[in-house]
Amino acid sequence: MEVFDRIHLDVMDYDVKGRGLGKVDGAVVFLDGGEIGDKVEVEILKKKKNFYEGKIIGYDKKSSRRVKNPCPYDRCNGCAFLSLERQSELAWKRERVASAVARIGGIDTKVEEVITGGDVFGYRNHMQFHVKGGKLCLYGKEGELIPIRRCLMQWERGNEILTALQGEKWLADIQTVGIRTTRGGEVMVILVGKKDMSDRLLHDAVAFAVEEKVDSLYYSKNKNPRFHYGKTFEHLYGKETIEETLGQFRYGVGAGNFFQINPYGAEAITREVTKNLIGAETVVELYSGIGTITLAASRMAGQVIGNEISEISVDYARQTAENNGVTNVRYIAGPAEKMLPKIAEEETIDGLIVDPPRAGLDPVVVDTLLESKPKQILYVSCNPSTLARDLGRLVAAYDIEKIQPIDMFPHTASVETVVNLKIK
Ligand SMILES: C[S@@+](CC[C@H](N)C(=O)[O-])C[C@H]1O[C@@H](n2cnc3c(N)ncnc32)[C@H](O)[C@@H]1O
Repeated sequence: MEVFDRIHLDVMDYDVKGRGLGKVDGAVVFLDGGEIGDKVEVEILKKKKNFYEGKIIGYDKKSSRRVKNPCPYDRCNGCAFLSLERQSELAWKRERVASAVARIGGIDTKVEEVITGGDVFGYRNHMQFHVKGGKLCLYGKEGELIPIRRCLMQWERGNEILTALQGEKWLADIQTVGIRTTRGGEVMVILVGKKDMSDRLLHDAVAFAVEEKVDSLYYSKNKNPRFHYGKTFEHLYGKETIEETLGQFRYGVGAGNFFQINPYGAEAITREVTKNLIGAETVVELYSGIGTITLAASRMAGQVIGNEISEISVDYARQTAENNGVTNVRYIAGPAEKMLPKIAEEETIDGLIVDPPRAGLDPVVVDTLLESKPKQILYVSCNPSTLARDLGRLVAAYDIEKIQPIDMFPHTASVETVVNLKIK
């Protein structure tokens, strides 16, 4: 088969981004969309050694799993699963975890039904929009910019500001606009431009913020197109931070802070961890970020030691613990692979929580765990493949008690998992 050939195939599965997959002559064809159960006509765009890439040009039969896409921006590349019934989305997410655990980890065990944290629309509290011709846009399926007046995934207060900003003339020198919201209805706007801010722009932006009751306004100068924001943030108007609560703890969210994008999902993960955490004297959390799980675990342990590579996140976590009157947590900045062996030498670790980035656990971390053998490990993962790889090693010393997938980002292909492991 060659490029530009047209073929008919069945969509059988999704790739990790939620795009359809089919097969021809035993080779996989990566598609630009489609739902499992669709019968489609495809034009081959690329031919590689072991696979093809194709574009759907017609439907011979549409899948019975399809629902009407509630989003008017069907070319937007933001959400993979808007035309798929929720049940099928959740079933696919569970199967994604189960097949990774079986295939990569070589483990035959039960995976629980996927749970969700809260609303499946309007859950995002932070979005960035690219500005083109004064219009705030998101990227389309072919890299084009699509003006958006309202995003179904963003909280309503954010959408009000998004709509109000559309077409404002003073946005001419702005390249990106960040909108952050809280469940209490506060909103922060972060304007990003390549140059220092002019007095004129400052004047117009502040006038907008006053008019639209924006709680906090920032400017960030950024010349690097790889990042949404620059390294520094200039506070222009209103409060310096907006306030969010996760569980029983309050967080001040600043322009440059990392903060969980779906607080309902973050609470669901934290609940799953604390529900399964056996009360202990010393709990260590590796990859602790801004300390959302660490703080919740502090209620169940004599002391909690959080370890995180980012000094900024560690400073923020320390400040948040202090603001919330939590005195039994301490944070150690540095790479987990260097810090865990030191912590394990100094402390008897009863319980260990890990929430690593997509790459999963460093092999040194796994080696140290297999040697120091904490009684319990709670593994929070955002990548089923690396989770499965690490579980494949940890089962040498641990039994898997529970694998709980959590739908942190409904309508996207991503799935979080919390695994409870107990020493054999
Ligand atoms: C999935 S996030 C964890 C978020 C965290 N649960 C929170 O509430 O903020 C992964 C974290 O691992 C950190 N990280 C990445 N590499 C690391 C390493 N080698 N050692 C320690 N932390 C690391 C990242 O900076 C990030 O904060």
